[in-house]
Amino acid sequence: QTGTVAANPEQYDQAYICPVTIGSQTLHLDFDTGSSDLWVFSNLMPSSEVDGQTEFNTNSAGATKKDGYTWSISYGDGSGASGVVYADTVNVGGATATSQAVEAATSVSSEFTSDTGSDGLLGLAFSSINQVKPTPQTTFFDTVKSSLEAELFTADLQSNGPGSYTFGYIDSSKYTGSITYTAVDNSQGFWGFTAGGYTVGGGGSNSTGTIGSAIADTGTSLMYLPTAAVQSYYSQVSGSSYSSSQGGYIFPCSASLPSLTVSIGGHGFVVPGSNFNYSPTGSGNTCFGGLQENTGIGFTIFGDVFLRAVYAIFDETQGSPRIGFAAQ
Ligand SMILES: Cc1cc(CN)n(C)n1
Repeated sequence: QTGTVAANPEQYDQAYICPVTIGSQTLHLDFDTGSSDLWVFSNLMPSSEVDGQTEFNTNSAGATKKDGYTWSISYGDGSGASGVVYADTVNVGGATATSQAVEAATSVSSEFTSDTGSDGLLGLAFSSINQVKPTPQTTFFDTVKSSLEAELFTADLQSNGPGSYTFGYIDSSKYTGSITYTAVDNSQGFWGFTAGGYTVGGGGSNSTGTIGSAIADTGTSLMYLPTAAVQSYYSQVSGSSYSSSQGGYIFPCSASLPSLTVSIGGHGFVVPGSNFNYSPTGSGNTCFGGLQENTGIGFTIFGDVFLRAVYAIFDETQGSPRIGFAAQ
């Protein structure tokens, strides 16, 4: 089987939300290659924590409670959720898992309550970091992958308009040129890979260092690189500065933003300058940069700002996982 589902950006491309059918309900979930739990708003939550989201009905006929199973998760941005576990049929664009662990929230943090466009998350990292106790559950991809035409999924994220995820096949209309594959280190449960040198702006190679280990994370909005690369980038953005009040680099919204070329698997991938204007700060006609330092996080994240510039293939067809990137 295969699946194809639209990936709809929230405001400022903050996250990408996809329709998922669970039993007879359709919920809109944030697909996240940086985590491994499929969790949903549910009827078990206090109404004070729900602001229009669709709630998974744990009393529906097809939902089977997994007694004694619980989960609790926290994300890099400080948000979190917790609850209990059911099994139900989950269909993503035609790819169907007949018995998928559906983690029904009993409580969510305020970040999720106020994210009115999302009814929960669908994790696409490795099942080794699933947070269900006493027994970790498989991700949707792990549950269905043996039944897919090919054991892979792809992400085509667009700015300000629908992109798509596919399961089981590569859509050759979504990219140009060839796909460059590189090995994945999933020892931390992520789609980890090694990135090489970088060049700011089109003019020749002005990179002085290499980026190193990184993860591909569709659930993270921005691109977080080592300080040296970030400082090198903003040195080319007139009027830019680090704002402690905003918590990152900002610049005049009218600033001209250079592209950033990153070498992966020996191929240079160009992130256009426009990708680095993330959102207005709300003061002084300054804008918040889509490229920020990884110092607060501890590792480098190629989030949506990067992934919008490429077609990404998350591939387990070779036995060992690999990730592919192609220009689009
Ligand atoms: C909810 C959520 C997901 C992620 C990335 N994996 N973050 C940072 N926050």
